[in-house]
Amino acid sequence: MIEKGVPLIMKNVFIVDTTLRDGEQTAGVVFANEEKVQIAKMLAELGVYQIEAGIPTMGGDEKEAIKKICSLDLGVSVMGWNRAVISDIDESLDCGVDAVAISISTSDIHIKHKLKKDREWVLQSMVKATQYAKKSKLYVSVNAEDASRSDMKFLLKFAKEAKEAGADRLRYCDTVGMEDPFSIYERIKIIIEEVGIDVETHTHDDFGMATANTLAGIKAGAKYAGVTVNGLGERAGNAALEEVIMALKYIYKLDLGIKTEMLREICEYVSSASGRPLPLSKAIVGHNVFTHESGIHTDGVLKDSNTYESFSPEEVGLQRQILIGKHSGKHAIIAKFKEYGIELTAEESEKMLEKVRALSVQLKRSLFDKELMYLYKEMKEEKGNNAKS
Ligand SMILES: CC(=O)SCCNC(=O)CCNC(=O)[C@H](O)C(C)(C)COP(=O)(O)OP(=O)(O)OC[C@H]1O[C@@H](n2cnc3c(N)ncnc32)[C@H](O)[C@@H]1OP(=O)(O)O
Ligand SMILES: O=C(O)CCC(=O)C(=O)O
Repeated sequence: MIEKGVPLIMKNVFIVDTTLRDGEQTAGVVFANEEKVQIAKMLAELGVYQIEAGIPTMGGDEKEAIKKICSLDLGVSVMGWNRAVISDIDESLDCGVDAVAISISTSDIHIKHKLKKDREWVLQSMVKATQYAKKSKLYVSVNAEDASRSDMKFLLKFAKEAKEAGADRLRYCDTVGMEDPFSIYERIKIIIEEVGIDVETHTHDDFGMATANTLAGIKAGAKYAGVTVNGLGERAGNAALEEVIMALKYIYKLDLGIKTEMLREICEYVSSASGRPLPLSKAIVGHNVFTHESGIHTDGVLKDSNTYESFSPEEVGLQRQILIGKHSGKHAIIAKFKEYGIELTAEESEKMLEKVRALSVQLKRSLFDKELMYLYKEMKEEKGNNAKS
């Protein structure tokens, strides 16, 4: 049997949250400055290691919000995002950040068709910007944009030169979400083994694998996980903060000491600030994630919640709910009526189940408390009438 658990290599993982940068890059999403500040406060309280607060070179409100976040001294590292351009870094310095992301594309697709430059120019721009930022005593993440579609030999050269220029880590960007867990594991492993630089995963969800790819990158030795609240971000979004934190805790047995009981609250706040509703079945924080209706599941959960839950709802700020509907069984019905102070006999629970099923099918949904009580009264009346006749 394959043992699950934390490999030695994964002793420490740091959460880098980029809700305020990549999250806000979701087409159509804008946070008000006060919302940016509030999200930063919540992330700091939650216990992330670093907040990528935005893009200082945009100036205006963006810069004001970043400055404000830095001035609050939230006890968390605050990073500004930059192109490999000296004037961008000056804007970051002006905000008072302690860390910068210096981003430049490493794939030939981007170098040729977007930047319209060559590989040599990419290396020189990255080295120049990194050395400049290091002279100002900033923590530097060198970001290889489109790393996943980059020629591996060039990516290794890029990572080596970044390290020599003083970079503290390399952000491995799966910019258009083209990795799978096996490929990202291999590539990050090679970078760490051959260059010996700390790596951050930054994955996109274009094929629905952002969280899985983040976990695979971490398993390969990446120390930093780039995430966003609710998986907000460009196109299909990024790896979701809440998913990565809870998967690390329960699948890899790696507890980062995060205040997970805040997760639902922060996810709700970001959902409302971004105007992107939280799906009912959103992994970890969706309203329905701890809601059970099926008879066998509900019976199991009532006996021991571990049977059908990976962790307790309170741990992420949710509550368990038992719905009564078409798929319910007798145990759930008996338990539900106990909540109303009514003890059903075995025969009554059988009768109620029939009625519940019929009404659920008619209404095409589960039933409200009031409807259950109505059915109960109806059953009692029928029983009384039968006794009389
Ligand atoms: C994959 C990502 O998420 S990267 C982050 C993307 N985020 C954003 O773009 C949001 C914020 N962006 C902005 O406010 C603006 O795009 C700015 C301020 C960064 C730049 O604005 P503008 O000067 O108007 O340029 P514009 O956005 O139209 O074009 C980008 C320019 O930057 C260049 N560029 C793009 N990436 C990089 C990079 N990493 N390093 C250096 N130059 C870059 C492009 O080649 C282009 O240069 P050109 O003018 O010589 O053709
Ligand atoms: O983080 C970076 O620098 C690159 C931008 C990005 O979000 C990405 O490549 O996916």
